[in-house]
Amino acid sequence: MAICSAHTTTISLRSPCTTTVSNAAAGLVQKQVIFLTSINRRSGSRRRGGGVSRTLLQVSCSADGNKPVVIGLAADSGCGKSTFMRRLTSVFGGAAEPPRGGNPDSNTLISDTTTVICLDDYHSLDRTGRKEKGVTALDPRANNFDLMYEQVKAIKQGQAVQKPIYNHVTGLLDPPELITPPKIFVIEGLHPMFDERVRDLLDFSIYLDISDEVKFAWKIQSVGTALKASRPASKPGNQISMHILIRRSSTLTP
Ligand SMILES: Nc1ncnc2c1ncn2[C@@H]1O[C@H](COP(=O)(O)OP(=O)(O)OP(=O)(O)O)[C@@H](O)[C@H]1O
Ligand SMILES: O=C(CO)[C@H](O)[C@H](O)COP(=O)(O)O
Repeated sequence: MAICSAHTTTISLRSPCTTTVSNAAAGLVQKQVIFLTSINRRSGSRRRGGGVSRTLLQVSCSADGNKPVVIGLAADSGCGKSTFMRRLTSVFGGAAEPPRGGNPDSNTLISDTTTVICLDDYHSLDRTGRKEKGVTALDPRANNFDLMYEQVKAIKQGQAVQKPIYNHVTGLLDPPELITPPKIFVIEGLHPMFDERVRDLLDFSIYLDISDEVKFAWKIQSVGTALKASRPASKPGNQISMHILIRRSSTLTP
């Protein structure tokens, strides 16, 4: 059994509080990792006794043993998976970067604790192949779920794998890259939950449920940003909120 919770709480620095996350109600004994980050905010006037308050984001993950925790992040193309993962990995610790010295078109991000792989790398058909067969990348027939399952299972068991790379620049499948087991392993893409065998390996599942209206706005914005690459586009910030469904999985045996 694995449990994940994430919440924010605003505290005054003058009266710090301790938040305890307990799973006692569920009657579980587990190892638990708690990640904390803080954002300083100025609240009210200093003269009126206001000052700096701190918003703590607490993310608590637990699973059994020393095996990597496996998180599945699903969303349609352009729905903010990469953006969300960059923010989440920074909460988990350290900036996420592509593998050093590897393929410059790698889709993988690695930070101190976390490795994020993109499930586009398990496309079984390249761009031309999909065109010839008349299927999109969303079609299960365009994806190699057997290999996805074998490799996610191997990582979870602490074994390194040679994962293929789908090159979004060329539309071809590139030679594989080495992925070693991290503390937290994230698989993000169109179908982390489609195949039952892969789904059963997930400790936590996240679905970014983005309305069509927002999705199209982001897509237009990202295409516009790419077109204006020579002129930095202004970031819209976080005005648009994401509706995130976090499902608790019970796939690990206690
Ligand atoms: N929370 C957000 N608020 C505003 N814009 C966002 C947010 N999340 C993502 N975007 C914008 O939406 C666009 C797509 O985001 P992103 O590249 O993270 O999606 P993706 O799901 O990883 O895409 P793909 O499937 O094509 O790899 C980008 O322009 C990004 O800046
Ligand atoms: O992002 C995607 C899915 O997550 C792409 O739609 C899919 O991988 C095909 O890529 P491309 O259009 O570069 O051939």
